[in-house]
Amino acid sequence: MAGSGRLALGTLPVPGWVRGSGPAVLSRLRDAAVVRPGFLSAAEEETLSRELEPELRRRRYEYDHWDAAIHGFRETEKSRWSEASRAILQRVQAAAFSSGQTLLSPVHVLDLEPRGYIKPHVDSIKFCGATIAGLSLLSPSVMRLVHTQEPGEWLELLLEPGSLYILRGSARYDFSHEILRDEESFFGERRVPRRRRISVICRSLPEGMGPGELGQPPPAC
Ligand SMILES: O=C(O)CCC(=O)C(=O)O
Ligand SMILES: [Fe+2]
Ligand SMILES: [Mn+2]
Repeated sequence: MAGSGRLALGTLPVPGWVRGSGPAVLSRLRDAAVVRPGFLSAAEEETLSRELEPELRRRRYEYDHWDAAIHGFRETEKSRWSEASRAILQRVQAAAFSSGQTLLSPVHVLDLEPRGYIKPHVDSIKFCGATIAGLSLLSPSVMRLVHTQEPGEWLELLLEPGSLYILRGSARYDFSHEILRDEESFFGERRVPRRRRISVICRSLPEGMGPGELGQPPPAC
C-alpha cells in the first residue's frame, strides 16, 4: 500500500496525494479534484522557473490581494511564452480541459514567498469557467478544499513540485480552495515545509463567453 502510493478504500483506489473527510467526498470528487504528481519532468520544471524568474524578480511581494485572499505574493499575467513553455502549456491544456473549453489568456503566474499563503476562496464565476489547472514549482504545498455549505466535507491535495492539479465542476464551484501557510502545512501527520512556491494557473473562460468578451479581468481570479 505505502509502496504503491495507493490506499484501498472498498473497491475505490485513493491516491496517496489526496486525503478527505470521508469516502463519500473522496468518491464524489474523484474526477473533479485531480493531482498528477510528476506531470513535469525536471527539465520542464527548470524551463518554466528559468523563464519566470526574471519577470517575477522585477516585482515586489504584496501582502494583500485585491480580494485579500492571497498574502505574501507577487504575480504576473503572462501571454508571451517560449516555444518550450508553450509545449508544456499545451500538455496542460490537453490533460485538463475538454476541446469545447476556451482558455483564459494570459496565464496566471503566482509566486508565494515562504510565509505566503492563500486563504479559502472560490474563484470568481464571472471571470473563470468550470476548470482550473495549476502547475506547482519549487516547493511542495498542501491545497485544502472545503465545501462551502458543509464545512465538515473537505479534501486535501499534496502538491509536490512538478505536479499538476485540476479542479473542475463541483470541486471548483462547491468547495473553497486554499494553500496552507507554513505553520499549518501538514498533509495528515506529514509535515510539508513551505518554501517559496511558484504556480502557473490555466483557467477556462466562463461557458458561452468568447475570448474577446471578458473586459478587464482582475489581477487574479
Ligand atoms: O497557487 C495556486 O495554485 C492557486 C492560486 C489561486 O487559488 C488563485 O489565484 O485563485
Ligand atoms: Fe483560486
Ligand atoms: Mn484568486
